[in-house]
Amino acid sequence: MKHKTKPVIIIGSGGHASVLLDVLLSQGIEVIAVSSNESVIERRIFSGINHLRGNEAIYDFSPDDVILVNGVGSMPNNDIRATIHRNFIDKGYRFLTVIADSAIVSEHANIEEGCQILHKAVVQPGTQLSACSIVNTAASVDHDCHIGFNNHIAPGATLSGQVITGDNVHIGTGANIIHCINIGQKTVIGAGATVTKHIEANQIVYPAKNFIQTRK
Ligand SMILES: CC(=O)SCCNC(=O)CCNC(=O)[C@H](O)C(C)(C)COP(=O)(O)OP(=O)(O)OC[C@H]1O[C@@H](n2cnc3c(N)ncnc32)[C@H](O)[C@@H]1OP(=O)(O)O
Repeated sequence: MKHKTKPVIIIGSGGHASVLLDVLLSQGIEVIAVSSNESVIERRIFSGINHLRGNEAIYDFSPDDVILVNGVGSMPNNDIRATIHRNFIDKGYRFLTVIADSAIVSEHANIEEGCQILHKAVVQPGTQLSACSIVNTAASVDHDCHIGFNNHIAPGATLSGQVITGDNVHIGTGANIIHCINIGQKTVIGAGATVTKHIEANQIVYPAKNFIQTRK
């Protein structure tokens, strides 16, 4: 499907940026530059795209003429992605919300600026996804969830209905959260963990070891 938007500058040249670029190119969106302190030649997908060496160079473009995509991935204990979002919003720039064509996003979900919903992800009705959050490949966020600012729902994670998360929460790859659970800000749910109780802020939840009982 073709999408219409201002020309894009993508910030970052790592794996997450490459996935976003792939989505943008498949949607016929014009990407005029990638901004990165690193060399971009390691990833073939960036070849032919103008390389800005660092985010200062973005200021040469007026916020009226371009829209940004935050290609910096989000991992526990790393707030670079959130800082980039806030800095550029403060300077009048806007972030594109990126939704892969294969994602299923309810018209009755509220998706804030700069969210990224990648291939095969699902966002159900009544859900609020706050700015700068990622619903990564094949993750699902069910009905009536409220997801805070700069959350990362990693690949294959499942949030059942009415889950509420604070800001800067990371739900690890393949984790499962049952319905009506609250998760405090900056908490990390480890890959593969199953969460059945509310979790306070600033916690790390590790997956449980197998609970084994002899059959009667
Ligand atoms: C497209 C993308 O790639 S997006 C990226 C998605 N990635 C994620 O979601 C990663 C989420 N992070 C995790 O799950 C992490 O392992 C955390 C945050 C739970 C724990 O990290 P740390 O505290 O640094 O734990 P650390 O790596 O030191 O591991 C300690 C031990 O626990 C084990 N362990 C840690 N996390 C897990 C896990 N999720 N499942 C099973 N075992 C685990 C480690 O193997 C290690 O075991 P060992 O002592 O026998 O070697």
